[in-house]
Amino acid sequence: MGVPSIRVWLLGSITIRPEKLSSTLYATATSASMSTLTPASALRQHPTISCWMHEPHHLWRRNFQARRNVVLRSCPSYFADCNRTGLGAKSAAGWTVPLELRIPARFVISSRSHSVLPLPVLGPSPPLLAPPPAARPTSSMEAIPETQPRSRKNPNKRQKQQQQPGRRTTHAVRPEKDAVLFIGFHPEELEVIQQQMPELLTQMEDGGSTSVIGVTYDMLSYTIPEVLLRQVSGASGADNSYGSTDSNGPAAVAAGRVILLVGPTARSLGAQLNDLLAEWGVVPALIAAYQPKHEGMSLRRLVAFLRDAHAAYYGLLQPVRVESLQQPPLTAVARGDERSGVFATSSSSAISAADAAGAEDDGTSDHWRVLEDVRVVLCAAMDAGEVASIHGHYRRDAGHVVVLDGLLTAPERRQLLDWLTAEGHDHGGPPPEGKWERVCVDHEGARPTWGLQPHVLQALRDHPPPPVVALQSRLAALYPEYDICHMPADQISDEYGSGDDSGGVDTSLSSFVGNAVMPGDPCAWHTDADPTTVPPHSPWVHNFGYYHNRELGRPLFVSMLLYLNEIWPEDYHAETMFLDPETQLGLFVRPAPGRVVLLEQDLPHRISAPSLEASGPRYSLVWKLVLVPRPRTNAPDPSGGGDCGEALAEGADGAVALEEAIAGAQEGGCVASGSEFQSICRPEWGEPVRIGSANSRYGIPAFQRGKR
Ligand SMILES: O=C(O)CCC(=O)C(=O)O
Ligand SMILES: [Fe+2]
Repeated sequence: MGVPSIRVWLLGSITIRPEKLSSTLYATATSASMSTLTPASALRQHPTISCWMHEPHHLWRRNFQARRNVVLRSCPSYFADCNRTGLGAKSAAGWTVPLELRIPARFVISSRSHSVLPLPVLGPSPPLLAPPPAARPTSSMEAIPETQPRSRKNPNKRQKQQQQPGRRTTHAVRPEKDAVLFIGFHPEELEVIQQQMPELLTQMEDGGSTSVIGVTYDMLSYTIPEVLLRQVSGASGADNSYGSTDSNGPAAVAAGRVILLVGPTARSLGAQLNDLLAEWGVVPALIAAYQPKHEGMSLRRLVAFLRDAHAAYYGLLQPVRVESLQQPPLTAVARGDERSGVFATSSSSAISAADAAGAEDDGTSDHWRVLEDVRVVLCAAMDAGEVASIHGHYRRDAGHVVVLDGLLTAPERRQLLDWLTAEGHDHGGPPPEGKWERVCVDHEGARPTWGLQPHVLQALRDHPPPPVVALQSRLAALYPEYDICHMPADQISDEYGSGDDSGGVDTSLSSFVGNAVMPGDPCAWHTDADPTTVPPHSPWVHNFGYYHNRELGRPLFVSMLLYLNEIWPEDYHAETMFLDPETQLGLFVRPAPGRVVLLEQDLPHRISAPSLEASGPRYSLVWKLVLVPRPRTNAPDPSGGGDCGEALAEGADGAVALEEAIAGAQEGGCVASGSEFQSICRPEWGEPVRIGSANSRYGIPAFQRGKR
């Protein structure tokens, strides 16, 4: 296939920010082996390999077909993109390419496993092919396990929804010949596919009679038989023809990108199709085989249904554990009123209502009372620019930081610090070695700092202690228009599908990170994660595609940072710093006991090491989250909190249309009206403080003649 067989890969991504001085275009290496190479040495070793770059609409596709070698200059250190992990030396280096080159930095793409929709999750019919090896799905259509979706709270609901008949067509026909339907692809992508597919098909037995159909936006209300009928009746031409791309607006792209294989010849393509797409410069997508039971579904519904089944199977949306908050009668909210019945618990490890009644004594407290005392102490926008939107235009963009005081009570913070260390642990010394190890790095080769061990990280997610559930519940109440999910670290790690999983709890990324930074520890600028740099073979990319963080209707990558120390005097330093790369200035947040910082994960930030005055480490716990916009129909009463898992299951009936999610966000008030993007800054908190490039008047001439 012309794809280098070496196992490293480099994902390029293009960011065009005309308003920025530097970050106009950058490529990020996320492979461990690749990141040990400097750009120059990488090119020396692989001089003929060009880089695959993507951006949501492939506006630069023509560029990267040019296959020229690239001159890369070192990236400013804040683009040394690395996930500060709890587990070892996973890191990445990033390099910028000057805008004027507009070069298709085509590096290395290894043939990695691509995810294929596990068909049996779609219904009770027998699997088409054999179940996969136990470990990880592979790219092959053989990888079709007979399992039900995992990580769902209410599997029964899903089954019920699967049995819904869906829309019936009056002229339903069983497809009689093979077809490959590309649904939700951009016209430019379809153009590439149109060039490449016929050649591929002619090499296959019966391939010549396989239709290749680009499904346009206006066809989303059709069923598959209807689409095929149009083909047969010549409505849109002969075999290997496409629907008109004129009407294939960005909305079709936004609905989700799915490749549907109809018939055995088409299905036999499934194993290689995503690798081929990557080679052609088209972002891989979710691949599924057509089954008779899909016959009556509109394509819009089918796409949503398949995406949901795929997300469920790969555990892409893992809801954080929350307690459901029931709005108390107003009188009960008032300070001093009776507190019983204020919230109900939904998990065994959650704080019980009875506990809440004696909140101050036992380290727990009732959520409503706590929420009413939460204060927004900062809501800031920075790192602004213009980015390509999946909706077909360039949009304004900025990264955000929010600081909240009071989201966790002092007893809860204490309880959590004890849980993460040990009761009675001497915080003047290093963290206890039974739970912590020196593993955290901000960039390849850095001296590791203290991080939590894998079993503790796993326990935080799977068996969270009460303060963690409490904090998650209150966060969910603050953002009711979103389902708060753990970042699916396994699926977006560049280890995904590599087959070198060492088993057990070991993952290269994790959904939590614990930090215990000591005086003198190295701390570097980094970003936590970015939806534009997820590996192309990841099921996440197949389902959600590439998009810039904050894209309306797409999951928002957010980190939640909690400071844990009991006391942290001013001269201990160790502030968290946030950078506006364009203006080279920023802001810092001082650690304060129980303070919570929310940040959008693509915003450059770093810890600063504690001063020599600090006797022990500065403890912080970081949640890596994705905030998934709820479709309008699922948005709960904002005052009532919500049950995340329930809402996700609701979405399984295919109603998860992008438009619904956007409408839900706008109706629920989490996106300011007229805003081109979503963010962690809630409109009711007022205008964010604008730092650096986010300030529309930054850089104005200081001397303005005649204005005195
Ligand atoms: O503890 C802090 O100040 C920030 C930690 C951080 O950036 C991380 O763990 O990714
Ligand atoms: Fe970070």
